[in-house]
Amino acid sequence: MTATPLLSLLACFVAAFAAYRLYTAYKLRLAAQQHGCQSPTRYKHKDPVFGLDIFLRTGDAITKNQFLVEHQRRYDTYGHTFEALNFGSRAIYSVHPENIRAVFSKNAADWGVQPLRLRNMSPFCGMGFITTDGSDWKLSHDLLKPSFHKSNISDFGPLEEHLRILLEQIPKDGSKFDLQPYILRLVCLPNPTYPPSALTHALEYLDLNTLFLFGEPIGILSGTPPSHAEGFLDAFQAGFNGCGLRIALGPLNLLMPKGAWLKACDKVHKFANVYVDRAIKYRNKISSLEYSQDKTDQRTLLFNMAQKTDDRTILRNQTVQAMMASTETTASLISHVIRNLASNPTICAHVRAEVLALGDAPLDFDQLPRIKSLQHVITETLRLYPVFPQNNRISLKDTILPAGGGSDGTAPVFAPAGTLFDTSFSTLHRDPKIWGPDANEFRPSRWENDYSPPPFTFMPFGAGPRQCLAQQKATMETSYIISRILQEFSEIKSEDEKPYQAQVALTAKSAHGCLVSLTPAAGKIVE
Ligand code: HEM
Repeated sequence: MTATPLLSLLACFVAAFAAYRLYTAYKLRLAAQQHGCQSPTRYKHKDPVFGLDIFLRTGDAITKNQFLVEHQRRYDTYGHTFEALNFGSRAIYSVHPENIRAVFSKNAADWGVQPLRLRNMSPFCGMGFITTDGSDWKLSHDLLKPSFHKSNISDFGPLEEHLRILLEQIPKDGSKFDLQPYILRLVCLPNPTYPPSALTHALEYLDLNTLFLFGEPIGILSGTPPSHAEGFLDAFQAGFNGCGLRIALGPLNLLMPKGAWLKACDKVHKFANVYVDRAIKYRNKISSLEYSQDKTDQRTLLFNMAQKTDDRTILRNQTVQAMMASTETTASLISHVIRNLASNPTICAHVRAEVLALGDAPLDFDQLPRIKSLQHVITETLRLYPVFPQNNRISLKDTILPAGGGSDGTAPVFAPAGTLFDTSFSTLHRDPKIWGPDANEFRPSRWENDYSPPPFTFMPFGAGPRQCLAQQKATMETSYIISRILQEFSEIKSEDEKPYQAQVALTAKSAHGCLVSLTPAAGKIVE
């Protein structure tokens, strides 16, 4: 292209952008008149046109494990609600509970994720509960929901089997080691970048995840992974990371090469299709009369979905998205709980005493919630270290946020279609106005006497229609694993001398792991 057409194209782009900005400003003024809306405090950009400075600052904070600190700093500077530019469009950042209520619950239909996610993630995981809104989202939600029924998630047998492998592998001579990679391997898809020692049995851990998703452990029973699983872990991670990067880069992702990413997506599809085809075959073999959630081979997420559809693409997309939702989520929670117990010996001893008081009988689904001190530790961990520390939505139509406008932040704020709403659960969960002067302290006793915080101030599993379907599964598995570790070890000692830092990708985990040393209890299996 020669210089003149290029300049004309640029001029057209600038003119269109200026017109868009004028139109938005006009709509904002009109709404202010009609609904008493006012603008929130403005972020002081160095780049007042596209706001690329905030994008670069965020990127820098992520690489330095300072993402959560950076967000906290912005809210400390600008207050609970402020507006900023997101690649030239308007974004509203807010941790005001009334705004969170409006976006995630009361006016949830006005807000969505599809414009943010579908185009950027589609080659990896297509349309599903993570990438769509409205009736497409509802279809996915209804397909998935039955799999999280109590009858599907209350058998701890497979978890115990895998936990025993973990207990056999970890050092038990009181030496310092990082427990986090072991936990990540236990309950989720392991990341191929973890240390080789933690990956020796990667496919064993994949077993536990695939057991819930596909109904088939791949690798551990046969000892050798089937050929379709080869290279899958790397492909899954590359595909998943590619989605995150494309979303983070916004319109700039058009400059990103796609070849390797698309190849990784293809590998993941081939892997998932093997299980999808099996589920469809099995579904066709049994009559609906024989279908029962109590039968082990019919209890899986994929088989449950195959009861309702035999569309291969739908089944594959939902399965890949379920794998994404379960990657590093429960594991991050367990690892943070152990870190907190290790750094608080008195609390740890108290929880251990309550666990041991239950005796030697196997722990079951109804008994675990009754270990109150453990539940308080888990809840307090989710408050201070939310697995998803940040979330966002985009307005699908012109709508109003109830708070954050004007000099005192109490006026409503107009959010025209296309406004990004971004919130930080980690900031919300540490707000001294909500949690008191010790908001930053780990104090599980704050949850005693069935304490319940004000609505929309505690959001570890989200809220409203898109709230996590696996909340019970995740908290029960965490309760089980922690209780078993406390049965097996009389002391969990923290060996971490550095202050906590969160490593944030989609989820947050401890940047320097979970450094502990363990003292085995007398007469236990790990001896
Ligand atoms: C401690 C572990 C977990 C935490 C803290 C967590 C948190 C969340 C949050 C915050 C959301 C809402 C997302 C949004 O509003 O945009 C969500 C949704 C969801 N999570 Fe989880 N999650 C966890 C584990 C899991 C696991 C293991 C699965 C298993 C597949 C899972 C499946 C889902 C599903 C299906 C949804 C979407 C529900 C819908 O849109 O209908 N989660 N989760």
